[in-house]
Amino acid sequence: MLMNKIAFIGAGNMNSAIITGLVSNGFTPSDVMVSNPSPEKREKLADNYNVLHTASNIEAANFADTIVLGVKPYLIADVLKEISDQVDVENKCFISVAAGCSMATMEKALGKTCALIRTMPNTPSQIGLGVTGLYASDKVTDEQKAQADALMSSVGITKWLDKESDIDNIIAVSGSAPAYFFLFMEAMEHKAQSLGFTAEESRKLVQQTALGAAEMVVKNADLSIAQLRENVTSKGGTTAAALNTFVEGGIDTLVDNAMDAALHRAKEMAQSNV
Ligand SMILES: NC(=O)C1=CN([C@@H]2O[C@H](COP(=O)(O)OP(=O)(O)OC[C@H]3O[C@@H](n4cnc5c(N)ncnc54)[C@H](O)[C@@H]3O)[C@@H](O)[C@H]2O)C=CC1
Ligand SMILES: O=C(O)[C@@H]1CCC=N1
Repeated sequence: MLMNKIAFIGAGNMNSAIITGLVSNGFTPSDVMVSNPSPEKREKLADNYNVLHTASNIEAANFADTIVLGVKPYLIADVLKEISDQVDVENKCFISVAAGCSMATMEKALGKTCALIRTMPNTPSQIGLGVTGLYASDKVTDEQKAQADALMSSVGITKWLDKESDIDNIIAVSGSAPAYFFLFMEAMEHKAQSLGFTAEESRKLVQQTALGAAEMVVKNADLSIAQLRENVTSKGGTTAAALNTFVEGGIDTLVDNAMDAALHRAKEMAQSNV
């Protein structure tokens, strides 16, 4: 891999998912430092993956060439101000994973023109099946772009975006989307239990069905998803009865509205994080 040293600011869900994927994929753990104010989560990462850890964002930022910002969006500006005061930020590349915190807000907080990349990963990065959208500022060099791509490619697939606003679109399409599937699977799990399956059986039946369906989409690239659906659906049969219920319940509109809500919320957050 092209990268030298990487700092992860914040040891929460998203950064932990990326660290897990990165180290599992062979990246040298002693080249990774994670900072978090409270010790529990960073100690767990250190115990599990042998990465370095610290309570100090400054120590982590000074350690690395690439700094991944994985704190809540409203904290990004504070963290950047803190780092900017004590670190040679013009020689670093910052990669934010935050939803709803614009490049302009980050630049203002740094007070200098720095190499900034906004990304939108998702939690399946933890098992190497992530999707990450990336958008780079003008200051980012081709080498830094290649490094960011190598980082996020080590945990899944990447998609470079031409416009910053596409980051909001990709939040709706993939960043938030694992939760849409989890919600659907939860509803199925509950129903399976009400039909008499144990909790364990229900989970197993639902997870294997979801896995099988996703794998069929992946393995049948020549077939549309609609075709795969039709292949399950015998005319007048059980699947048709179930699907009609979804259609009558307005599933298309519901999904459309849900994804618009994610998009709208990302824009709203960006306004409040100015
Ligand atoms: N969870 C997800 O599926 C995704 C999250 N994101 C983005 O990732 C970012 C983090 O989200 P999560 O990991 O879900 O949140 P989280 O709450 O799990 O993690 C945030 C971590 O930052 C730490 N922290 C708080 N203040 C800090 C400071 N001043 N310096 C260093 N660390 C500090 C917290 O202790 C916590 O461990 C957010 O900006 C979110 O928009 C992006 C894509 C997907
Ligand atoms: O819910 C959120 O705001 C973050 C961004 C995408 C997934 N989780």
